[in-house]
Formats: sequence, structure tokens, C-alpha cells
Amino acid sequence: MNAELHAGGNTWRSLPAAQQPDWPDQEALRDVIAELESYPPLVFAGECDQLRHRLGAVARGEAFLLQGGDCAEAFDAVGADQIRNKLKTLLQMGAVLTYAGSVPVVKVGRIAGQYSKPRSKPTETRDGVTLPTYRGDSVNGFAFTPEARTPDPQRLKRMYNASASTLNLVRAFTTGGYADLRQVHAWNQDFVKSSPSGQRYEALAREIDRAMNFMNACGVDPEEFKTVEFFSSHEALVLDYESALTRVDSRTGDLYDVSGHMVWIGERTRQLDGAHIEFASKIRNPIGVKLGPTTTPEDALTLIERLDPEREPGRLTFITRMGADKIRDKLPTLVEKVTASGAQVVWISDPMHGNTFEAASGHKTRRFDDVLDEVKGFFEVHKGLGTHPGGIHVELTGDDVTECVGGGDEIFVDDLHQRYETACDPRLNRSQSLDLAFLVAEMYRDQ
Ligand SMILES: O=C[C@H](O)[C@H](O)COP(=O)(O)O
Ligand SMILES: C=C(OP(=O)(O)O)C(=O)O
Ligand SMILES: [Mn+2]
Repeated sequence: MNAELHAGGNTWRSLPAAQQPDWPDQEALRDVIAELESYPPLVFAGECDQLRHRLGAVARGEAFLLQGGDCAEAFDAVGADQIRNKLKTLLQMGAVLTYAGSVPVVKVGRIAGQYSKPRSKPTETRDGVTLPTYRGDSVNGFAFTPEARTPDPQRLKRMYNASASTLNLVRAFTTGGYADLRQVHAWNQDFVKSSPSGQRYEALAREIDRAMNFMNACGVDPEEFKTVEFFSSHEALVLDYESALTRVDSRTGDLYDVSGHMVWIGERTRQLDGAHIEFASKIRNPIGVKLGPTTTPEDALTLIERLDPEREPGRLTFITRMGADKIRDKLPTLVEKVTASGAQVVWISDPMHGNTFEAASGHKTRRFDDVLDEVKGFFEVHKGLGTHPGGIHVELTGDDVTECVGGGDEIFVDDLHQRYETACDPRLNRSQSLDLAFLVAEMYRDQ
């Protein structure tokens, strides 16, 4: 193991690490780690710096962060269509927020690395049979068999490969012309006739067209619109993987987790004296931390002390996920105390994870109206305090799944079984995602 890395990137090893897989074969794990350590980086340190810089603008109230993608990416969904559909949905949401919200949008996917899941329970029981719970494709298989559910470290290499192929295609789409803003109609082509949000989007795209023609006429170089900046992110959960992909930046000597541009620490692993916060404190990537309803202002201030001691705008993003019924009650004190401390963090709303419930059919689901209400509460709190509602963090897919109920093209509880495809949490489909973007753009403008 690289001695320099050992000094910084492995200090978490002496601390308790929650939600780690129970690998049955430690020797096989060690071999995999050694192999991963020899692989090339998936992202460059300079790109992580660029994202931190962009997030600095969000922290100062000059831009808005759109972070979204699957709850759990799956190895068998690394196909061109699925990746393109997700990207297209995020680009459409970005166009809506930029144009209707009149704000620059920093676009970050939950993509190319979102393969590991923390779970509420270590086991799952079906018809009297108990097996380890599914922890994401990086750890075990979704199928309910003893073979699939046994953690297999070889999967960490598949995670690397799946992340690499996904990121490669994303880079091709975002720089090769597909994401050209002049394609604003093309992204909607397969969608417009059937859906109210598609039609609303089409009207907005016509306005964007007119604005671009105007800029053309004014002599703005159309090449300016050709590429889009797009970043990858995932939860830094399985620390053996993340630290195997942590490298010393030759320019500065700093450590970067080169598995993605931004990584976040989840609600279940943000213990102040735990391994995940220790790991995150050693790397220079922009860091997110999920804050659930039990977070105290002291927790938030200690997280800042640990993760952002230099108080650098863009380094730390607090992703609040309180639940629609708690956000108005819990968020104000947190924001007040953090602001009073002088720290300039990015505040964004994850309106998904505090609003999950089980439908009578047994499907885990979320109501579109609850999601919307949590975002509304988030905006209200920031408006009341004069602070910046910095963005949203959503679980979504570009496919027409039926996993969350409600939305303009309404999904009912009885529809859930039709296309319930998620490996973990229910995602907004494309139409619900666009609905949300339009409503958030209105909230932003009213701010
Ligand atoms: O995606 C987040 C978590 O993994 C998920 O919400 C936990 O779900 P569970 O309660 O089904 O384990
Ligand atoms: C596990 C997740 O969220 P949280 O940590 O907020 O529960 C997630 O983002 O999928
Ligand atoms: Mn989730």
C-alpha cells in the first residue's frame, strides 16, 4: 500500500465504520483492494476543484445545485438508453431551472458510482427464510438467494468498471454535442405529446429558442452552448472501495477520492467520531452530509469543524432530509446557528428520504405532494431567515416508471406494480421530475 496514502487516506481504519459489508473472505478483499489501488482515476483532482469552485458560487447565493439520479444504480442498467434518459431528464430540469428560475444551475448526477446502500435492517425475511439484506450491486445481488446475497468483494471491481463506462458515456454526451442547448427540443421529442409536463416543457423550449436566436443575432458565438458541465457524485459508503480510489494529487500533495467528483456521507453514517467523517475530512473533494430530523445544531457545527475547518465556500454541502412534516420545525435553528458561526455552507433539500412509506400493496413509495411540500418548507425557512436555498437532491430516473404516486400525469397507488423497477428507493419518473423542476423554478423566482 502506498505509504503516503496510508498516512492520510486510511486513518478511518481505527474507527467504528457503520454499514460496512460483512465480507466472508478477508484475503479476497485484500486482493481486490490492491488491484483497485492500481487502477487509473475515474475523475481528476482539478475537476473536483472546479466543482468546489462552482459550489462556492452556490454557497454565496449566485447559483443553484441540481443533484439527482438513481437511489441505487445497477450493473445491468449500464446501457446507453438508460444513461441517456437519466442525463436527458437532468438536462431538461437544468434548462427549466436556468430559464424559468433565472439562475445558473450546477448539474451533479447521482451517477457513475451510486452502487452501495445503507440499510435499516441487516437481514430480510421472506416466507420464513432469512438472508442478508441487499446492500447495493457493489456488495451483493438483489435476487433473494443465499448465493446472490453473500457479499462478494469482486463486485467492487465491477463497480469501478460500471462507473468508468457510465462516466465515459456521460462525458461523450455532455461534450460531444448531445447536450448542446440548441438540442433543447430534441431532448423532449419522445415525450411531448403524451404528457402535460412534456407540453409545458415544449413551450419553454420555444422561448429558449427565441432567446438563443436573439443572442445569435447579437453575435454571441453558438459554440458557447455546445457543451455542458456535468459532475458525478455518490454516497461514500464502502470505505474499502473509496480509500482504494483515493490518490495523492501530484500538483498539491493533497488527497482526492477519484471515484467521483463529489461524495456525500449518509444519514446513517455521519457519526462525528466514526470512520466516514474521518475519511471525508482527509480528502479535498467537495463533501455532502445528509442531515435528518435528529440533527442538533451542535452536530452541524462539529461537522463544519471536522470537514470545513478553513470555512471554504463550496467545500461542504448540507443535504437536509427532514420529512415534509418536520422541515419547518427542525431546519430554522440549524440554519440560524450555522449562519451565526460564520460558516458558508451550501444548503440543499433532499425531499425524498424523509417521506418514504409503504403502500398497502407492499411497495415502498413517496407522494409527489409530500416531496413538493418538503421543498416548499425548505424555501420558506430560507426566505424567513434571508439565507440561500441552494438546491435540490432528488432520486429520479429518465424512464417512465411507476414508483412514486401523484404528479401532473398522476400515478395512483394501484399503478405502482406496473413499472416498479427500483432496486432500493422509489424514484420520480421523468414527468414527475420535470413537474418538480417547474415548481421549484417558480419557488426560486418568488424568493
Ligand atoms: O436509499 C437509502 C436507504 O438505503 C434506504 O432508504 C434504506 O431503506 P430501507 O429502510 O429499506 O433499508
Ligand atoms: C441512503 C440515502 O439517503 P439517507 O442517507 O439520507 O437516508 C440515499 O441518498 O439514498
Ligand atoms: Mn435512497
